[in-house]
Amino acid sequence: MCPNQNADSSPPTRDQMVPVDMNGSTSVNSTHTNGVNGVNGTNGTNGVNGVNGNGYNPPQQRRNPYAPRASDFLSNVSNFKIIESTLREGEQFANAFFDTKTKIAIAKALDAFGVEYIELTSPAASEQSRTDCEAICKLGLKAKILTHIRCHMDDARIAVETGVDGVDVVIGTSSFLREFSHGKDMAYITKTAIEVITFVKSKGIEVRFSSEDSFRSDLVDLLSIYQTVDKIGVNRVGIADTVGCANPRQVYDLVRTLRGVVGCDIEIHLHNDTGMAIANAYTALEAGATHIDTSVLGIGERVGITPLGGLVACLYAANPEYVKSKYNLPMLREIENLVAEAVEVNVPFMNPITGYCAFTHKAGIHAKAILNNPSTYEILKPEDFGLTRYVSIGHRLTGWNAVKSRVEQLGLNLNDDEIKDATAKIKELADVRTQSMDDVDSLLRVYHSGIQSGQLAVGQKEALDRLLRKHRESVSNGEGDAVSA
Ligand SMILES: CC(=O)SCCNC(=O)CCNC(=O)[C@H](O)C(C)(C)COP(=O)(O)OP(=O)(O)OC[C@H]1O[C@@H](n2cnc3c(N)ncnc32)[C@H](O)[C@@H]1OP(=O)(O)O
Ligand SMILES: O=C(O)CCC(=O)C(=O)O
Ligand SMILES: [Zn+2]
Repeated sequence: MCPNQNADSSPPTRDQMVPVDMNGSTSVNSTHTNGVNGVNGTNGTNGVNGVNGNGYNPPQQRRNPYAPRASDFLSNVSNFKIIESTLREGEQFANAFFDTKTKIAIAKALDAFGVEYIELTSPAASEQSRTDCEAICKLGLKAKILTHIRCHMDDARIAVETGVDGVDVVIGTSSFLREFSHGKDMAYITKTAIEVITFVKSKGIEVRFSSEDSFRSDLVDLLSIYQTVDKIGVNRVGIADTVGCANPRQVYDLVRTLRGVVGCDIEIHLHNDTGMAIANAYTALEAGATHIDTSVLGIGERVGITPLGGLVACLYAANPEYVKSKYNLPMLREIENLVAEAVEVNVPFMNPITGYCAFTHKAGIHAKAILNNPSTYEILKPEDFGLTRYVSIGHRLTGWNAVKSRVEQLGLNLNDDEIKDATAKIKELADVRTQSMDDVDSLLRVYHSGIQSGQLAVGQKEALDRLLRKHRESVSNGEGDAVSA
């Protein structure tokens, strides 16, 4: 079983994995013993690729080639703020019902994680929404508290009385929404936006103006309203891919164009209908956006928005030190479990960082390299997220290097030829069914005792089968595991 899994949400698995510690050494039963392949994952001096000197830059010391470059003068990939909207957009997820206690627990967890802003549902939505908003404002969190309202004075008047640090104002600007949602033209939208922004500003709190469905709105309409609100001192303008239709190129173009038109901050809100939300968020930062909307596990309307964990993974890959300095990364798993439980879903198996076996390596080629230097097949370091890496051994894709590391953990004395011979047997058995860690360990011990007692030599397949059969019989007769000591 892979202990990085959420015990509540993980599918059942067979125990076939070995944890590997930060230094690349494998360990037995969570007790980190020394693996002979234990290679420092950062300086790589002992790694198989660890060639130093003569101008040769060892691979493990190379920077991520996609990390921001000095030439990306607009890029905010290493200078951004997160507007965490689990308690607003996330409440729009079909399964979400957050009672006051749950909202407070989520707000506190997000604050402890270190998000800069927490966005709450409009206090105009219901009486409970209003009182919950007030309660969260009174918690005294480090994160700034925002609430999200329609571009309407009625909503604005209620919002500014709740004690929030800022108000996020939104109104649809696409022809779809102008015709079928609120029915207002751009002149009316602009006039109301000015009125609402001026009012919120007069209360001395932050105000953001956002155009809903920005990517299906007319560019001239968009730029002209953003320019107008920028001139009257809005703190941020927001772009929203409300239907998740945008691709990274379109995001880059719109954000970069807007960056040339307004002086205020730029927020972006990205739906994930076509799976682009994380890539689009990253691209928005490259183009000069300053604030990114997220929700835990990406929950929101339909398939939701940019997930907090996925965004953090992506930005950590670009600049680990910056992301580590801003956020309490080991808390991510706890927050995801908290929200997953609250909305009665599982953490997805392919979730970045916290997904089932996100740090488990299986194929023999991968296992060998990982044991030498984890950076060979990992762009994220599990230890930075309070998690552990594993090497899975008991399957047909295994290799002798992975088996050797297990032999050493078990303290068995086998040479390379013997380990290769034992590996061939593991593969043969795993062709029939996956072998648990216990299965692998028993086989290795039987093999070892056969060699020690002289009953077995390399290549004696029948002798090995006989010893294994004898071992299985003694275990099933209740005589205990003769070779386990
Ligand atoms: C893309 C997004 O996710 S935007 C955020 C969505 N968030 C929410 O909807 C918050 C939860 N919503 C609610 O509780 C309710 O919809 C309320 C309280 C906001 C409004 O409820 P109701 O008055 O019953 O109106 P209803 O929900 O049926 O329709 C929305 C109304 O807002 C108007 N409207 C829609 N968007 C906007 C906007 N951005 N700015 C101003 N008015 C708007 C619509 O024209 C409609 O007005 P109408 O009453 O004259 O027909
Ligand atoms: O306020 C915003 O910027 C976004 C509103 C929203 O949820 C959306 O457009 O999908
Ligand atoms: Zn949204």
